[in-house]
Formats: sequence, structure tokens, C-alpha cells
Amino acid sequence: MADAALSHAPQPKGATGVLVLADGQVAWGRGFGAVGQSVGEVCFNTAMTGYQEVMTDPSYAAQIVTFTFPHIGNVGVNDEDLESLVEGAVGCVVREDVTAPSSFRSRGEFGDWLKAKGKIGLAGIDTRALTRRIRQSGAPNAVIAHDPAGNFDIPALIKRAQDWPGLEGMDLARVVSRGKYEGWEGGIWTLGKGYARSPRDARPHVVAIDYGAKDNIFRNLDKAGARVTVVPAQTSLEEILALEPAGVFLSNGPGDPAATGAYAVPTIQALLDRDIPIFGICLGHQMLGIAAGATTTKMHQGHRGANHPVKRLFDGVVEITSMNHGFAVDNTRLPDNVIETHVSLFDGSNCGIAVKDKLAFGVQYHPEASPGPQDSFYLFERFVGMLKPETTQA
Ligand SMILES: NC(=O)CC[C@H](N)C(=O)O
Repeated sequence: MADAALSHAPQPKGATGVLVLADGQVAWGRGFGAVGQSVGEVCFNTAMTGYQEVMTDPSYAAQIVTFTFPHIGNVGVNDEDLESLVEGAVGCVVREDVTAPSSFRSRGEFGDWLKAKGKIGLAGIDTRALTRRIRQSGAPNAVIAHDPAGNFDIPALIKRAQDWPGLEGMDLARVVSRGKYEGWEGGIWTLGKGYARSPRDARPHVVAIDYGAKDNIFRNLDKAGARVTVVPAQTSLEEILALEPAGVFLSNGPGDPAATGAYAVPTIQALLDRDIPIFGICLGHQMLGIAAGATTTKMHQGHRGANHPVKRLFDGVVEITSMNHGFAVDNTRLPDNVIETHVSLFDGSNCGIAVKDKLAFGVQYHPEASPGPQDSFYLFERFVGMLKPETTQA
């Protein structure tokens, strides 16, 4: 079977998986990972490494990730390259069949791992054609389905994709947020040493609100010298203040930032009013923008990859960044108190803001990498450097 592009073709012999778009087009392939069907928005990610981090990033909740890199799964999976244990992408679309893992770090096979996580894989797809479709017409809603016996009810799958309301207006942050308070332990990973142990001396206390966070953010805050307490998305202002934060961190997360107005935005506004230092990443950045009076929009195709150039406006330096977003702060109508600090060199969209007269800033990209370059680790140091250290030991 040749790599399948989108078409209205009938089911070819041997097809055990299919991607069914809401407009009725299908791409037939070979299923792997979990058996079943899942609905979501189809996006594409251009990173050449880091598929395990991508598939465990909760910001991909309700999305089906098309990897443009053709060989996915070939270095297997391990127990270290995880960004979260909560749900992320519902499935992935890849070009080549997953081969036997080849890496000294591998502890398992990608398809088995996806299956254990209930995520569906689909191989044998012309991922270039699918990516071009997304670039031309925007990210479509679709169902990804896997059945080893090859039984697919295509009209029912089309209907499921059509009935799905889509990401716009969808509040997913509170769904994927971890449910309990957690003290954070552990810094960033290095080869041969694993994850660093946090020193126990007095450090500035960061309360990190988990809207679907990637763990490498907390590891980087730890490395930059913070003591980190992770709290759920709907933690009240009073509970946050009772923890006596030196600063508050707003995490990345899935869904539409404008749909978090019932809980996140008012809390962030109140933190701004109290002049508490704030740092937001991706969804956290977008919600900080909304709290300060900006608006967000849904992008045509979004940005997902590990080599996106971003210009830092105050000194012109270009950072190569990791990205995963489908919404953006609208930089065509920023209020006077929101200063644009970074822009995308791909399309000029907003990539960073600072709130005037406050110690509050956010970036649209992922300075924590995982996967991706480490050009922007400095942001964690800048944030923790703004904060007062605790006088007593934690
Ligand atoms: N990685 C993120 O935090 C993504 C934020 C938001 N869900 C978006 O798609 O734009």
C-alpha cells in the first residue's frame, strides 16, 4: 500500500487504520497503538526529535498530531522523557511504520507505549499532503480510528467528526490540571546523571498553577533557584495567597484561553492588582494577556515544532524556540498597558508580552524546550531573579 493522501477512496485491502475528516475526506493507513476511535483537531508538528515529550504534553489534549518527520518511534520510549502523566494528544499520524527501537536509552516500543496510554497511531499516511491540507485550509476536526479487523463505519465516523464542537471555546485546562497540591522535587535531566536533586536551602517560593503543565517547566524553575509548589487550575486566590508566593507561574495548557474566564482570568487579574510577580508560558501567557486587557484569536494552522525563530524586540536577538499553540494574543489591538516583547519571524504573531508597571511577563513559546533548543532557559532565571528569597527554610 503506498502512502495514502486524503481522498474519497474506498477502503483498500489491508487498511487497519483511518483518519476521517469532518469534510468527508479519508486517509487510509495501518493502525498501531490503542484500538478504537478518538475525535480531535488535526495539527502538525515539525520537530525531528522528541515524539515522546510531544505525546505527553497535556497542551495537545483533544488533538491528533501529524508528525512531519517521517521516522517516528525508531528510538523507542523510556521512563524519563515524559512531560506529564495526564492525557495529552489522543493520537498521532506518521509516515513510516514504527521500526524496532534502536537507542541505548530505549526501554520499550512506541506502539506498545501508545496502546498502554490509550492513544491511537496511524502509519502509512502521506504526511506532507496532510500538512499541506492543514496549511491551505486550516486545522480540521477529524476522527482517528484503528481496528485490526479493518471494520470502519465511515459515515458514522464522519458524523462524529462533524458533531465535535471544535477547540474554539473549549475549556480543557481544568480537565487536565493535576488534582492536588504537590511540592515539586527535581531539576533538569542530564545524560548519565538523570534528574538533578533540588537543594533544600532557602529559595524564593513560586506557586505554579497547573493548567496542563509540562514538567520541564517546573524542573527549570527548580534549576533557576525556586522552591516550587504546584497547584490545580481552579485554586482560589485566597488559597494561592495563603501559600505566601514570592511569585506565581502560569503554565501552558490545552484548549481556548478565552474559555478560562470563569476561574483563571479573574485570579490572574487579582494577582496583577496585588503586584505579585507573574510569569506565564503559552496558555499562561495568553491568559495573562486577557487578564491585562488583550484579546486572543484562533490561528489558521498554529505553530508546532522545535525550530521556530522569535525576535526579542528590545535588543533584536533571535531565539530559536519550541512551539505548540493554536491560539495567539492578538497583537493588532493590544491595550496600552501591554507591551509586546517578542514576535514570530514566521508570521509576525505575538510571542511575548510584559505588563506595564508590573513584574509580569509571558511568552507564547516554550522556553523549557522538551523537545527543542535551550536558547530561552534564561527566562526562568530572569523570573526567579525578580523574586524575594524566603528567610526560613522550606
Ligand atoms: N501549549 C499551550 O499552552 C497551548 C495554549 C493553547 N491551548 C493554544 O493552543 O494556543
